[in-house]
Amino acid sequence: MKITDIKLFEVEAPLITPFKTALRTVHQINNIGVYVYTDTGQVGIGEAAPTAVITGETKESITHAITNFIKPSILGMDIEEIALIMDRIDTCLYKNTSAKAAVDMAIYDLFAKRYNAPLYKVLGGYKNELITDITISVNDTVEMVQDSLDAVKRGFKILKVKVGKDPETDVQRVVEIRKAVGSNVTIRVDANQGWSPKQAVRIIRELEDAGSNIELVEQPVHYSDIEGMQYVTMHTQTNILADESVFSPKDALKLIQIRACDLINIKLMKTGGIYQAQKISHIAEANGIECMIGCMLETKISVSAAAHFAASQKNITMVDLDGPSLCLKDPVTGGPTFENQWIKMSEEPGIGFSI
Ligand SMILES: C[C@H](N)C(=O)N[C@H](CCC(=O)O)C(=O)O
Ligand SMILES: [Mg+2]
Repeated sequence: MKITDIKLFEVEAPLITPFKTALRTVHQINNIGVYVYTDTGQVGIGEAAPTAVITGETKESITHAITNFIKPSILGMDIEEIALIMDRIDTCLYKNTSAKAAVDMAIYDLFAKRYNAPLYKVLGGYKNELITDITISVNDTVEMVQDSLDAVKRGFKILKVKVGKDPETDVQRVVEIRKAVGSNVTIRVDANQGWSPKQAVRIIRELEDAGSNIELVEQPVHYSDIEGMQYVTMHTQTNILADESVFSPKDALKLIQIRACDLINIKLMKTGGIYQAQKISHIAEANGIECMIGCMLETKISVSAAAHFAASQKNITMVDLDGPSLCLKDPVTGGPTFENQWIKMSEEPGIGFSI
Protein backbone atom coordinates (compact mmCIF):
# COMPACT_ATOMS: atom_id res chain seq x y z
CA MET A 1 0.00 0.00 0.00
CA LYS A 2 1.93 3.05 -1.29
CA ILE A 3 1.25 6.70 -0.54
CA THR A 4 0.20 8.46 -3.77
CA ASP A 5 -1.06 11.86 -2.61
CA ILE A 6 -1.90 14.04 0.40
CA LYS A 7 -4.70 16.62 0.27
CA LEU A 8 -5.93 19.13 2.84
CA PHE A 9 -9.45 20.29 3.68
CA GLU A 10 -11.12 22.73 6.08
CA VAL A 11 -12.65 21.33 9.29
CA GLU A 12 -15.21 23.69 10.79
CA ALA A 13 -17.37 23.04 13.84
CA PRO A 14 -19.29 25.61 15.90
CA LEU A 15 -18.93 25.23 19.69
CA ILE A 16 -21.96 24.91 21.99
CA THR A 17 -20.56 27.73 24.18
CA PRO A 18 -17.34 29.79 23.91
CA PHE A 19 -14.27 27.89 25.17
CA LYS A 20 -12.28 30.04 27.63
CA THR A 21 -8.95 29.31 29.31
CA ALA A 22 -6.23 31.45 30.86
CA LEU A 23 -4.62 31.41 27.40
CA ARG A 24 -7.46 32.06 24.94
CA THR A 25 -11.16 32.31 24.06
CA VAL A 26 -12.53 30.41 21.03
CA HIS A 27 -16.03 30.48 19.50
CA GLN A 28 -15.67 28.02 16.62
CA ILE A 29 -13.26 25.23 15.69
CA ASN A 30 -11.35 25.99 12.50
CA ASN A 31 -8.92 23.16 11.85
CA ILE A 32 -7.09 21.53 8.95
CA GLY A 33 -8.09 18.04 7.79
CA VAL A 34 -5.77 15.69 5.92
CA TYR A 35 -6.49 12.88 3.46
CA VAL A 36 -3.63 10.48 2.66
CA TYR A 37 -4.31 8.55 -0.58
CA THR A 38 -2.80 5.18 -1.55
CA ASP A 39 -2.44 3.04 -4.66
CA THR A 40 -4.96 0.49 -3.27
CA GLY A 41 -7.72 3.10 -3.10
CA GLN A 42 -7.67 3.16 0.71
CA VAL A 43 -7.67 6.66 2.21
CA GLY A 44 -6.41 7.70 5.67
CA ILE A 45 -7.75 10.71 7.54
CA GLY A 46 -6.27 13.11 10.11
CA GLU A 47 -6.76 16.55 11.65
CA ALA A 48 -4.51 19.34 12.92
CA ALA A 49 -5.64 22.00 15.42
CA PRO A 50 -3.85 25.34 15.04
CA THR A 51 -3.29 26.28 18.70
CA ALA A 52 -0.87 29.19 18.27
CA VAL A 53 -0.68 29.94 22.02
CA ILE A 54 0.51 26.41 22.80
CA THR A 55 2.20 24.83 19.77
CA GLY A 56 2.95 28.06 17.87
CA GLU A 57 1.01 26.80 14.84
CA THR A 58 -1.56 28.53 12.64
CA LYS A 59 -3.69 27.19 9.78
CA GLU A 60 -1.19 28.74 7.37
CA SER A 61 1.86 27.19 9.06
CA ILE A 62 0.18 23.77 9.17
CA THR A 63 -0.72 23.98 5.47
CA HIS A 64 2.84 25.06 4.60
CA ALA A 65 4.48 22.36 6.76
CA ILE A 66 2.40 19.52 5.28
CA THR A 67 2.51 20.72 1.66
CA ASN A 68 6.16 21.68 1.44
CA PHE A 69 7.93 19.45 3.96
CA ILE A 70 5.94 16.43 5.18
CA LYS A 71 4.25 15.42 1.92
CA PRO A 72 7.42 15.40 -0.24
CA SER A 73 9.30 13.47 2.46
CA ILE A 74 6.88 10.48 2.47
CA LEU A 75 5.27 10.35 -1.01
CA GLY A 76 5.72 6.91 -2.61
CA MET A 77 6.53 5.16 0.68
CA ASP A 78 4.88 1.88 1.68
CA ILE A 79 2.53 2.05 4.68
CA GLU A 80 4.19 -1.11 6.04
CA GLU A 81 7.44 0.86 6.56
CA ILE A 82 5.64 2.76 9.32
CA ALA A 83 8.72 3.37 11.53
CA LEU A 84 10.62 4.79 8.56
CA ILE A 85 7.67 6.99 7.57
CA MET A 86 7.41 8.29 11.14
CA ASP A 87 11.14 9.06 11.22
CA ARG A 88 10.81 11.05 7.97
CA ILE A 89 7.83 13.00 9.36
CA ASP A 90 9.71 13.70 12.60
CA THR A 91 12.94 14.85 10.97
CA CYS A 92 11.77 16.68 7.82
CA LEU A 93 11.23 19.87 9.86
CA TYR A 94 11.58 21.05 13.47
CA LYS A 95 8.50 21.38 15.76
CA ASN A 96 5.20 21.86 13.79
CA THR A 97 3.78 19.06 15.93
CA SER A 98 0.10 19.43 14.98
CA ALA A 99 0.92 19.30 11.25
CA LYS A 100 2.93 16.12 11.95
CA ALA A 101 0.15 14.67 14.12
CA ALA A 102 -2.47 15.02 11.36
CA VAL A 103 -0.37 13.02 8.90
CA ASP A 104 0.81 10.53 11.56
CA MET A 105 -2.79 9.60 12.48
CA ALA A 106 -3.83 9.29 8.83
CA ILE A 107 -0.92 6.88 8.28
CA TYR A 108 -1.96 4.86 11.36
CA ASP A 109 -5.54 4.81 10.01
CA LEU A 110 -4.18 3.24 6.81
CA PHE A 111 -1.84 0.89 8.70
CA ALA A 112 -4.77 -0.57 10.67
CA LYS A 113 -6.93 -0.73 7.52
CA ARG A 114 -4.10 -2.67 5.84
CA TYR A 115 -4.61 -5.36 8.51
CA ASN A 116 -8.41 -4.94 8.45
CA ALA A 117 -8.48 -4.25 12.21
CA PRO A 118 -9.52 -1.31 14.41
CA LEU A 119 -6.56 0.92 15.22
CA TYR A 120 -6.75 0.46 19.00
CA LYS A 121 -6.31 -3.31 18.55
CA VAL A 122 -3.34 -2.91 16.19
CA LEU A 123 -1.76 -0.63 18.82
CA GLY A 124 -2.29 -3.07 21.70
CA GLY A 125 -6.01 -3.23 22.44
CA TYR A 126 -5.83 -2.81 26.22
CA LYS A 127 -9.44 -1.60 26.69
CA ASN A 128 -12.43 -0.77 24.49
CA GLU A 129 -14.11 2.07 26.37
CA LEU A 130 -12.99 5.26 28.07
CA ILE A 131 -14.55 7.81 30.43
CA THR A 132 -13.80 11.43 29.55
CA ASP A 133 -14.09 14.57 31.63
CA ILE A 134 -15.66 17.77 30.28
CA THR A 135 -14.20 21.27 30.41
CA ILE A 136 -15.77 24.04 32.46
CA SER A 137 -14.55 27.28 30.87
CA VAL A 138 -13.20 30.05 33.09
CA ASN A 139 -15.94 32.64 33.72
CA ASP A 140 -17.36 34.31 36.79
CA THR A 141 -18.14 31.92 39.65
CA VAL A 142 -21.94 31.90 39.20
CA GLU A 143 -21.64 30.94 35.52
CA MET A 144 -19.05 28.24 36.25
CA VAL A 145 -21.25 26.72 38.96
CA GLN A 146 -24.21 26.63 36.52
CA ASP A 147 -22.03 25.13 33.74
CA SER A 148 -20.80 22.47 36.19
CA LEU A 149 -24.36 21.54 37.20
CA ASP A 150 -25.38 21.39 33.50
CA ALA A 151 -22.40 19.12 32.71
CA VAL A 152 -23.36 16.75 35.54
CA LYS A 153 -26.94 16.73 34.22
CA ARG A 154 -25.55 15.79 30.77
CA GLY A 155 -23.97 12.71 32.35
CA PHE A 156 -20.39 13.80 33.08
CA LYS A 157 -18.94 12.72 36.42
CA ILE A 158 -15.51 14.32 35.94
CA LEU A 159 -15.12 18.09 35.50
CA LYS A 160 -12.00 19.83 34.23
CA VAL A 161 -12.30 23.29 35.72
CA LYS A 162 -10.34 26.06 34.02
CA VAL A 163 -8.72 28.66 36.25
CA GLY A 164 -5.57 30.83 36.11
CA LYS A 165 -7.09 33.96 34.55
CA ASP A 166 -7.85 35.70 37.82
CA PRO A 167 -5.76 33.95 40.53
CA GLU A 168 -7.24 35.92 43.43
CA THR A 169 -10.72 34.44 42.89
CA ASP A 170 -9.70 30.93 41.79
CA VAL A 171 -10.11 29.31 45.22
CA GLN A 172 -13.65 30.70 45.50
CA ARG A 173 -14.51 29.39 42.00
CA VAL A 174 -13.48 25.83 42.83
CA VAL A 175 -14.91 25.80 46.38
CA GLU A 176 -18.32 26.95 45.07
CA ILE A 177 -18.30 24.34 42.30
CA ARG A 178 -17.48 21.59 44.83
CA LYS A 179 -20.34 22.78 47.08
CA ALA A 180 -22.78 22.72 44.16
CA VAL A 181 -21.89 19.34 42.59
CA GLY A 182 -21.32 17.41 45.83
CA SER A 183 -18.71 14.83 46.65
CA ASN A 184 -19.51 12.21 43.97
CA VAL A 185 -18.13 14.32 41.11
CA THR A 186 -14.39 14.31 40.38
CA ILE A 187 -12.87 17.77 39.94
CA ARG A 188 -9.66 18.43 38.00
CA VAL A 189 -8.26 21.95 37.88
CA ASP A 190 -6.32 23.34 34.89
CA ALA A 191 -4.51 26.66 35.39
CA ASN A 192 -3.05 26.71 31.86
CA GLN A 193 0.19 28.34 33.16
CA GLY A 194 -1.74 31.17 34.86
CA TRP A 195 -0.07 31.15 38.29
CA SER A 196 3.41 31.94 39.59
CA PRO A 197 5.03 29.08 41.56
CA LYS A 198 4.38 30.78 44.94
CA GLN A 199 0.82 31.68 43.96
CA ALA A 200 0.25 28.09 42.88
CA VAL A 201 1.44 26.66 46.21
CA ARG A 202 -0.72 29.13 48.15
CA ILE A 203 -3.85 28.47 46.04
CA ILE A 204 -3.46 24.68 46.04
CA ARG A 205 -2.89 24.63 49.83
CA GLU A 206 -6.00 26.76 50.31
CA LEU A 207 -7.98 24.30 48.20
CA GLU A 208 -6.55 21.42 50.25
CA ASP A 209 -7.43 23.18 53.54
CA ALA A 210 -10.96 23.88 52.30
CA GLY A 211 -11.43 20.13 51.70
CA SER A 212 -12.14 20.64 47.98
CA ASN A 213 -10.83 17.16 47.18
CA ILE A 214 -9.20 18.05 43.86
CA GLU A 215 -7.96 15.05 41.87
CA LEU A 216 -5.10 16.96 40.21
CA VAL A 217 -3.88 20.41 39.20
CA GLU A 218 -2.78 20.76 35.60
CA GLN A 219 0.06 23.03 34.43
CA PRO A 220 0.04 25.53 37.31
CA VAL A 221 2.96 27.63 36.01
CA HIS A 222 4.60 28.78 32.77
CA TYR A 223 5.50 25.88 30.46
CA SER A 224 9.20 26.74 30.44
CA ASP A 225 9.46 27.06 34.24
CA ILE A 226 10.48 23.48 35.01
CA GLU A 227 11.97 24.47 38.38
CA GLY A 228 8.65 26.17 39.15
CA MET A 229 6.80 22.93 38.33
CA GLN A 230 9.23 21.10 40.60
CA TYR A 231 8.67 23.64 43.42
CA VAL A 232 4.87 23.26 43.21
CA THR A 233 5.08 19.45 43.04
CA MET A 234 7.37 19.34 46.10
CA HIS A 235 5.34 21.79 48.22
CA THR A 236 1.77 20.51 47.75
CA GLN A 237 -0.08 17.28 48.49
CA THR A 238 -2.29 17.44 45.37
CA ASN A 239 -1.05 15.64 42.25
CA ILE A 240 0.51 17.99 39.68
CA LEU A 241 -0.01 17.14 36.02
CA ALA A 242 2.35 18.55 33.38
CA ASP A 243 0.66 19.61 30.14
CA GLU A 244 2.24 22.46 28.14
CA SER A 245 5.67 21.58 29.65
CA VAL A 246 5.70 18.17 27.89
CA PHE A 247 5.74 17.92 24.11
CA SER A 248 8.42 15.28 23.46
CA PRO A 249 9.71 12.07 25.07
CA LYS A 250 12.81 14.09 26.10
CA ASP A 251 10.63 16.68 27.87
CA ALA A 252 8.86 13.86 29.73
CA LEU A 253 12.15 12.27 30.76
CA LYS A 254 13.50 15.57 32.06
CA LEU A 255 10.43 16.38 34.18
CA ILE A 256 10.31 12.85 35.57
CA GLN A 257 14.05 12.87 36.42
CA ILE A 258 13.81 16.07 38.48
CA ARG A 259 10.35 15.16 39.88
CA ALA A 260 8.72 18.24 38.40
CA CYS A 261 5.31 16.54 38.06
CA ASP A 262 3.30 13.57 39.35
CA LEU A 263 1.39 12.96 36.11
CA ILE A 264 1.72 13.79 32.38
CA ASN A 265 -0.91 14.95 29.87
CA ILE A 266 -0.19 13.49 26.41
CA LYS A 267 -1.80 15.26 23.44
CA LEU A 268 -1.21 14.16 19.85
CA MET A 269 -1.06 17.85 18.82
CA LYS A 270 1.98 18.31 21.11
CA THR A 271 3.79 15.03 20.44
CA GLY A 272 3.47 15.09 16.65
CA GLY A 273 1.17 12.06 16.69
CA ILE A 274 0.76 8.52 17.97
CA TYR A 275 4.32 7.30 17.29
CA GLN A 276 5.95 9.75 19.74
CA ALA A 277 2.96 9.60 22.12
CA GLN A 278 3.62 5.87 22.62
CA LYS A 279 7.19 6.67 23.70
CA ILE A 280 6.01 9.17 26.35
CA SER A 281 3.45 6.70 27.69
CA HIS A 282 6.10 3.99 27.96
CA ILE A 283 8.75 6.23 29.57
CA ALA A 284 6.17 7.40 32.11
CA GLU A 285 4.97 3.84 32.78
CA ALA A 286 8.53 2.66 33.40
CA ASN A 287 8.87 5.44 35.99
CA GLY A 288 5.55 4.85 37.72
CA ILE A 289 3.96 8.01 36.32
CA GLU A 290 0.39 7.69 35.02
CA CYS A 291 -0.74 9.67 31.97
CA MET A 292 -3.79 11.56 30.80
CA ILE A 293 -4.76 11.63 27.12
CA GLY A 294 -5.82 15.17 26.25
CA CYS A 295 -6.87 17.18 23.23
CA MET A 296 -6.85 20.78 21.99
CA LEU A 297 -10.01 22.16 20.41
CA GLU A 298 -10.36 19.23 18.05
CA THR A 299 -13.31 17.53 16.37
CA LYS A 300 -14.24 13.88 16.25
CA ILE A 301 -11.58 13.22 13.57
CA SER A 302 -8.41 13.65 15.63
CA VAL A 303 -10.05 13.03 19.00
CA SER A 304 -11.01 9.55 17.73
CA ALA A 305 -7.38 8.87 16.79
CA ALA A 306 -6.41 9.91 20.34
CA ALA A 307 -9.12 7.61 21.74
CA HIS A 308 -7.69 4.65 19.77
CA PHE A 309 -4.24 5.42 21.16
CA ALA A 310 -5.55 5.80 24.74
CA ALA A 311 -7.52 2.55 24.52
CA SER A 312 -4.32 0.74 23.54
CA GLN A 313 -2.35 1.87 26.62
CA LYS A 314 -2.50 0.51 30.17
CA ASN A 315 -0.73 3.63 31.47
CA ILE A 316 -3.34 6.11 30.23
CA THR A 317 -5.63 6.26 33.24
CA MET A 318 -7.19 9.72 32.76
CA VAL A 319 -9.05 10.97 29.69
CA ASP A 320 -9.70 14.56 28.59
CA LEU A 321 -11.18 13.94 25.15
CA ASP A 322 -14.16 16.28 25.30
CA GLY A 323 -13.66 17.97 21.89
CA PRO A 324 -16.73 16.29 20.27
CA SER A 325 -18.86 17.01 23.37
CA LEU A 326 -18.05 20.74 23.06
CA CYS A 327 -19.11 20.85 19.36
CA LEU A 328 -22.62 21.33 17.99
CA LYS A 329 -22.00 18.71 15.29
CA ASP A 330 -19.38 16.22 14.08
CA PRO A 331 -17.70 16.58 10.66
CA VAL A 332 -17.51 12.76 10.17
CA THR A 333 -19.66 9.68 10.73
CA GLY A 334 -18.60 6.28 12.12
CA GLY A 335 -15.68 5.53 14.44
CA PRO A 336 -15.82 5.55 18.24
CA THR A 337 -19.07 6.82 19.78
CA PHE A 338 -19.06 9.82 22.13
CA GLU A 339 -22.13 9.73 24.34
CA ASN A 340 -22.04 11.85 27.50
CA GLN A 341 -18.91 10.74 29.41
CA TRP A 342 -18.57 7.43 27.54
CA ILE A 343 -16.27 6.87 24.58
CA LYS A 344 -16.81 3.43 23.09
CA MET A 345 -14.44 2.02 20.49
CA SER A 346 -15.92 0.64 17.27
CA GLU A 347 -14.70 -2.47 15.49
CA GLU A 348 -14.48 -0.94 11.99
CA PRO A 349 -10.98 -1.06 10.42
CA GLY A 350 -8.65 1.87 11.08
CA ILE A 351 -10.01 4.82 13.03
CA GLY A 352 -13.40 3.74 11.72
CA PHE A 353 -14.86 6.59 9.66
CA SER A 354 -16.85 6.16 6.48
CA ILE A 355 -14.71 8.17 4.02
C1 LIG B 1 -10.28 20.78 25.15
C2 LIG B 1 -9.53 20.18 26.32
N1 LIG B 1 -10.43 19.72 27.31
C3 LIG B 1 -8.62 21.20 26.94
O1 LIG B 1 -9.00 21.81 27.91
N2 LIG B 1 -7.43 21.38 26.38
C4 LIG B 1 -6.61 22.46 26.85
C5 LIG B 1 -6.02 23.24 25.73
C6 LIG B 1 -7.05 23.53 24.69
C7 LIG B 1 -6.86 24.65 23.77
O2 LIG B 1 -6.59 25.77 24.17
O3 LIG B 1 -7.11 24.36 22.60
C8 LIG B 1 -5.66 22.04 27.92
O4 LIG B 1 -5.70 20.92 28.41
O5 LIG B 1 -4.87 22.85 28.34
MG1 LIG C 1 -4.16 21.60 30.03
